[in-house]
Amino acid sequence: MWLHVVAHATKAVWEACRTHGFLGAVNHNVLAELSSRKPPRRPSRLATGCSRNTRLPNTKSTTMALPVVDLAPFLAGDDKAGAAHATATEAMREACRSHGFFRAINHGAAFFALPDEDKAKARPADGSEAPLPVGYARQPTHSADKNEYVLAFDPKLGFNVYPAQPAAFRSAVEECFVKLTELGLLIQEILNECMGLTPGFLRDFNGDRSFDFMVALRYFPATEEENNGISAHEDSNCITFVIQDGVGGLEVLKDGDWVPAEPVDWSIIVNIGDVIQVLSNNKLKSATHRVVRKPMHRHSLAFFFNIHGDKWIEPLPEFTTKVDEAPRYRGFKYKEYQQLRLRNKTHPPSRPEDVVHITHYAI
Ligand SMILES: O=C(O)CCC(=O)C(=O)O
Ligand SMILES: [Fe+2]
Repeated sequence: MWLHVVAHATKAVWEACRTHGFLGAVNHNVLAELSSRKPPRRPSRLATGCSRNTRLPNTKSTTMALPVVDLAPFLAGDDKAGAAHATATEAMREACRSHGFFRAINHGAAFFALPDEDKAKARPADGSEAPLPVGYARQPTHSADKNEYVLAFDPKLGFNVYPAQPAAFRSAVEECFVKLTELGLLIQEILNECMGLTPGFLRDFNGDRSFDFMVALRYFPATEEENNGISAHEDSNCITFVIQDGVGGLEVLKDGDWVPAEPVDWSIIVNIGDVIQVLSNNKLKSATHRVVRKPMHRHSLAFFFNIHGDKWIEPLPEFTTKVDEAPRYRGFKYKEYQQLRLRNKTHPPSRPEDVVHITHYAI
């Protein structure tokens, strides 16, 4: 299964980001290259799917047709001015989201099945200078979010702490990181075009990859009382990729409805984060999404194509002075925002209005 991003890519990306903040990418090559090149079988659809989700309100029970973007023209090295690129870019403007499934996730599953004391060994030594805590963690008990995860930065930076088991965990992370970084650079190029920016602008503006990180997640089974996996949020970074197993539970808020991003083999969900929303002065949308837990464990892998913490983020002139529009955000240093967002997780405020979102910088 390939993203239909390329031929319709630029326009599709633009529309998808503008209207949904989510898009699905096909033809990205990444999953085929990462796995042993055979798609795993998708678990059969669970009878307890959306209809069971009564504890969190408003899940739309039908699947919404979402824009799909085929990246093939961008990967094939076709003529950049060609029709295929234009169509793909168009598709990406339209695009929304899709879902992924891949074998490397199974390494994560094997890790999470270990006893807690073994998982706890995958923790960094004190004094790590990583922008966020690496290694294994579980959401604090007072958090509404119910999951555990392993967080990793670019392996080349030397911050990561890998579990001893399963043995292939480290190589899976290393391989994923390289491939998903390449995909991030590609999507960023298309976004650059979608946004009508000078060619290569985003590549130069966001040329340091040391804040990108990846999180392998396991969500605990829902209970009779509650089923929140990750509360509704927007991602703070630039572009996020999610690869999920067949359990489902990721949902996107669209026009007031929670739309399930149902698992589709061999696809990756792409969503736009707050940095792009700010740079575009709200022309592109950072999608609100959440994870609703199902009766069984769910595994996913999220890759956050980010921006360096020292970068100053504010609406670009192309979306303000040059078009005579007032900026909707005041500028901020990215790492200040990332720290505030981290605090939301480590010290979850009891009042929802105290949770920091990008609106913190809204004018
Ligand atoms: O697990 C998922 O499907 C999404 C995770 C997510 O939204 C996040 O980590 O920000
Ligand atoms: Fe997210």
